[in-house]
Amino acid sequence: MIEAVGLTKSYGARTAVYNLTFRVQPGKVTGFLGPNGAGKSTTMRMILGLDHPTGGSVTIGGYPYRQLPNAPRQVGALLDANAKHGGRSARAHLLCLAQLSGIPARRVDEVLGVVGLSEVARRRSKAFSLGMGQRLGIAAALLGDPQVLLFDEPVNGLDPEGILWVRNLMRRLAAEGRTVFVSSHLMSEMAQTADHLIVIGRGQLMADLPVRDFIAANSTDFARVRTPDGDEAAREALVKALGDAGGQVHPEADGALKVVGLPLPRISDLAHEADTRLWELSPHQASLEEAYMRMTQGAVDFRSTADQRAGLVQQAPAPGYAPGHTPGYAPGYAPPQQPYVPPQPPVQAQPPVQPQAPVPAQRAAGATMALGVPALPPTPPASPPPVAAPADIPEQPAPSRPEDAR
Ligand SMILES: Nc1ncnc2c1ncn2[C@@H]1O[C@H](COP(=O)(O)OP(=O)(O)OP(=O)(O)O)[C@@H](O)[C@H]1O
Repeated sequence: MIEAVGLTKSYGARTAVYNLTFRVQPGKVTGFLGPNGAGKSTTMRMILGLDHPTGGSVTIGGYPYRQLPNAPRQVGALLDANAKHGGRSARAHLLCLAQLSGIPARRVDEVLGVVGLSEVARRRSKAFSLGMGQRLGIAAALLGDPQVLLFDEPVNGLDPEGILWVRNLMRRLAAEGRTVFVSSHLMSEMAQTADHLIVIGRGQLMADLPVRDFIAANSTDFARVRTPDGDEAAREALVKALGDAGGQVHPEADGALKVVGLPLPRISDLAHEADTRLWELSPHQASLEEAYMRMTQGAVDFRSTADQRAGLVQQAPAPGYAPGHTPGYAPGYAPPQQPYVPPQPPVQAQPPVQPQAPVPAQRAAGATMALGVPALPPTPPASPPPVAAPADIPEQPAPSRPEDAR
């Protein structure tokens, strides 16, 4: 088990991780999510003893990494797949690591087989593709047959077959009772791989709960309704009936309607009363991606200015800050109360069917900045401020690559 208590890391005036407390349990795949620059890699480096916490502590099986007896056999990690000597063959690279850790050479051939690199084992790794490099990094993590595994973006650069392989590998490792902690930006992948999620934003814990609970708490089920194509009168009659009954109706790009707030049988009855035929009436649950976007949209540091022009920036939700403590959430946070409506595609975006409440100018202006997540202060405060003012967020240049930000 990995256990962090009050984990904090500052680089000069910049606080990268603040007061993180969580446990990563064995027998599960735990996804580690957060927008770019949220502090995931910093946290993983502290777990592995590569960075010293400014405050708090993190242990593996009760020990700080550097005090773990025979650490390479207990903990395996993929942090940066490029961290290898490109002039060495894959086999030589792994042999070198094995010798440093007292791992027998036959294990090298085993893990090369596990990651599917046996055929190219004698090729220099600098000639490897991105995906092959990832596989080599995963092989290095598996070398000591460890009980605890950390993977930072393991599916980076992998093709669909490779992604499926990583998913199955993670699940298998967890089924064997190991602790598997994996960061990723691929939500669809996380939804299929992880059992549990730890979500951070601007270095602070936002959620720590099972995937299904996370989706349920941060999204709203909705119905898709479709009237016969070209029958505008029927569509309008239905929109009116649904709106009068308290439903929130939003047009979909393909002409269907998304209805929030009304159960399917009620929608069916209302259509019947409005004398409107339906071509579609289907239930939908928001995806992990939608739930994640909803939760973290206030904690995103880097956004393209083109997103704003194209209308891709979502309106900020009701602030996520709430006094008290909601189970599964960091103290001071709560799942959003407003129903989630995913953003419309930018090109085919249509005006809402129902008149929407106007967005206050002040709020609209700050919509790309944190409303739900306190901005990290240069020095940790006694407690997080309830709502971050955009001006509070320390300025930093948008990096072209994540590494540039480190
Ligand atoms: N060595 C360092 N010196 C100064 N600042 C750093 C250093 N390492 C990280 N940071 C800062 O800490 C913050 C968190 O960075 P980190 O790389 O941990 O985020 P991340 O969640 O892993 O991001 P990404 O998803 O883009 O990889 C960033 O603002 C980054 O600029």
